[in-house]
Amino acid sequence: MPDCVYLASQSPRRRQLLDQIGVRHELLLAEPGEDAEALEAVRGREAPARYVQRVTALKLDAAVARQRARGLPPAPVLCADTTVALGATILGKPEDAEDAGRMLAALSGHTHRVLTAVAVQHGDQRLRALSVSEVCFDALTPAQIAAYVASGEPLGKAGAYAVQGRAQAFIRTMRGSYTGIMGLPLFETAQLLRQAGLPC
Ligand SMILES: Cc1cn([C@H]2C[C@H](O)[C@@H](COP(=O)(O)OP(=O)(O)OP(=O)(O)O)O2)c(=O)[nH]c1=O
Repeated sequence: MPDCVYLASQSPRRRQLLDQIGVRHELLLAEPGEDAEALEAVRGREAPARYVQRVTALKLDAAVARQRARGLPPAPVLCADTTVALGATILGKPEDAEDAGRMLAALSGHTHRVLTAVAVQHGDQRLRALSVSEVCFDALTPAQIAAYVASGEPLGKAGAYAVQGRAQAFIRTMRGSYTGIMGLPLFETAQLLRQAGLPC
């Protein structure tokens, strides 16, 4: 029975969340030359749920190939991807401060969805889950947006905000999974890891 999982993610939130449920993990990160961002390109008018699950599958394919290429032990491999959807529009991680400001202006005063897909490879078996949450943002003033962007928090976060950070002050209501919004839905993740034979 495996007692450890490979986490193929550079997101500090995902590490922290796995720690929170006591899952032992080792990082399985891309080589410096590997272009991880290229996996996240959106294809035309792809629906957000389809997009986030496709990207997660690509991340997992790359991680499993890395595990084999490095001759690592056959422990389960875990990947996830988070995206924000405003209607049919996909908002990934902002490219820069200006892009972050545009995303926050678009989210202001509206309800959006946060989708996180999780996938685990265990031998030949691939286990998958999708968490979908709804977040309603207050109407933000340009000054609030500018101050939040200047804090640096939006960078590296889908939709340019962090539920676990200062953005809590903008959120009127939330429905779904707090940890899913943060990047790794712990209920669904624990279910998948149990199916893969891990104690959690
Ligand atoms: C909406 C939201 C996202 N996020 C983060 C979680 C993810 O790190 C990031 C979404 O980008 P992802 O592409 O899902 O993940 P990543 O590039 O950070 O890491 P990797 O692909 O290596 O696994 O946004 C928050 O931290 N809080 C939030 O409230």
